[in-house]
Amino acid sequence: MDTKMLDLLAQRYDSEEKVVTEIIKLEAILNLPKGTEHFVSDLHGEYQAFQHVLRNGSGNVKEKIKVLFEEEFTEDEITEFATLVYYPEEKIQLIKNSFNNKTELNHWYAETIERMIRLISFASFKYTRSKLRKALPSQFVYIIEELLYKTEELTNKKDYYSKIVEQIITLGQADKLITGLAYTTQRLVVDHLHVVGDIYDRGPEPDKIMDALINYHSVDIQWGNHDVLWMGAFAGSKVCLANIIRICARYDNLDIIEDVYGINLRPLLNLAEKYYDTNPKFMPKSDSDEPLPEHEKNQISKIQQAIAIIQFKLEIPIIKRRPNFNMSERLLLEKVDYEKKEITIHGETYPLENTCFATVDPEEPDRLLEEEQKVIDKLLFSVQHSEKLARHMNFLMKKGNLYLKYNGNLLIHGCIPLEENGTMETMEIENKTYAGRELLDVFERYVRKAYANPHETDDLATDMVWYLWTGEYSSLFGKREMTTFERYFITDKKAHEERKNPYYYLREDEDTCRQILKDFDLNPDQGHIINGHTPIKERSGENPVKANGKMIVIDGGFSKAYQSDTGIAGYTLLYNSYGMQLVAHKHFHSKEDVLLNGTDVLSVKRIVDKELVRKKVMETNVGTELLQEVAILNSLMEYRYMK
Ligand SMILES: O=P(O)(O)OC[C@H]1O[C@](O)(COP(=O)(O)O)[C@@H](O)[C@@H]1O
Ligand SMILES: [Mn+2]
Repeated sequence: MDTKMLDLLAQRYDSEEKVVTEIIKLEAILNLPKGTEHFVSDLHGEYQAFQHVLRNGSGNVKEKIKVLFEEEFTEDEITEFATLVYYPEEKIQLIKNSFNNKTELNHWYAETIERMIRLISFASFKYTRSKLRKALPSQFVYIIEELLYKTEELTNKKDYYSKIVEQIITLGQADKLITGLAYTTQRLVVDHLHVVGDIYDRGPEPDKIMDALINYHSVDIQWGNHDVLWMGAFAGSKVCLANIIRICARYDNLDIIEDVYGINLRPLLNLAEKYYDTNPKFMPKSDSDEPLPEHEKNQISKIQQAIAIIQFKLEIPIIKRRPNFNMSERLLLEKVDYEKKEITIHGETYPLENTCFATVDPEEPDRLLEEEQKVIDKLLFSVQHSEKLARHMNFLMKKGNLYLKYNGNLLIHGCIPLEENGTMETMEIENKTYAGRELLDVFERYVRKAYANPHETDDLATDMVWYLWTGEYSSLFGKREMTTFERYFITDKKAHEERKNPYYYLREDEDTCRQILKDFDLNPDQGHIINGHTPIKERSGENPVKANGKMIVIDGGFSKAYQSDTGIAGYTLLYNSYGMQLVAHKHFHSKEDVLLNGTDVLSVKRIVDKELVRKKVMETNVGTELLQEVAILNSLMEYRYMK
């Protein structure tokens, strides 16, 4: 290291003791067991279900309670205490209402505080004191530390302890303290969260998920195809924008656009009312208990038609200006025979039903009416000026990537496009050919470029974001074509099929997975590929662990729309110092159900991998960084203080 840098560093570590202390601190951390990583994916706007998984740490909270209180608690008491940790505010209220007098309540407070302190002490076992301190509720740090580090044996200490607790109760602080301790526990059981894509679409509250992630202590995101669709819209892609609005209309989620992100839908509604009738194929899907009033359904169906047609029109010029996308088969509005009301796709002719082509000129099917043009331009303007959306999209850019290498594993939402024979599929972009990791790196560069230039709406970078949503070599889509048009207008199910990339059967094969890990410079003996994107059909016996354990698919199936296919509410993954565990979650009904009935049915655990020796921080990504810091500090020590 050059001496200038060391001189600079010496300003921060201006005494021998400071350097020594830091080295010792880092060495100690390196030798601690690795923190727990938590993997979730395909959240699809299901904020409540996601919150539950976050709060229970995929079963980790209950696991800790079980181990610690095994001898003292019954099953019911374990559940009761776990619920208190998950939803402290609500649970405290319920418990308080169940007591007849203050003495009983105070007794409960004292007992609960003592148990919570024990739990925190247990859950923070593998952390340094300073890390634990950061996780404590700030207003109670001093008090909690006193309680944590008391020595039980000394009788006078015991009195001291009881006195503190008594004071907390008398001063009316018990609720707040217990609540704070519960949140600390949640935070301690998971050190780092990975979201393997698809936060947006289908479910009602993606914005709340984004806010929760922004406030989370440590997180990274691997973009999903639905996330890049939103990023694309914000980055200036009108066709991505048409898609997100169409999907929101389809799932009866237009309030996300209007109320949450403040985008005015009035112009679109006017257009929809003028040109469209109700149409059974465009009725919103809704899973809410209250059925939508008829007139509202009709209105949404018109909006969905209006924006779908804008989408199909906007696709045409992109496909034409990007021959490398190889999508000419998707020039659908040009292929329609408007007189006969039929279409020929891949050599097969189908009749068209439920059509809504009032604004389509058969001579120039890609031409937007002036009104349509105005609508989409206005929408783009308000999308790009939504402060809240900007905050959420910036976070996706800051914490997100197309893929991530982390502690030896490869995290990716969709796939690595493969040929039938297992070699990587190539794509030509600007006269160069890319495959595998290089292709993904190029894709990501374009996403970042598009995002950096939101006023460019038709350049290659912006078109490429849409390609990631729907193109055959997209690592996020992983299918040959997206049959949205066919599903609206053709009855024959054969036309709806979306053929998957060979990756999706080749990933069952260990050698293929090893090859991919190698392509990403990862050790195939130790690494795993972690995927989201395709719901695992547990019901039909599909195994989420594939390729002799090299491949783990954790599509949570949080999305209610898919739970009848999967049979469960999905998987999450935990990776602690002892190895990896896959957790299967049952359907999540509601927070109220958990609170009142203790329904917290998750966790059929399958051990994916078991470390023979407990893994230490030293062997992790963070460890590598710390080791570099230690090396630098050692150089400083020699240069400055050991002459
Ligand atoms: O179920 P919907 O809303 O019709 O959406 C279906 C579309 O969603 C996709 O499955 C992509 O979404 P996923 O990433 O959740 O799979 C497309 O392949 C398909 O065309
Ligand atoms: Mn997906």
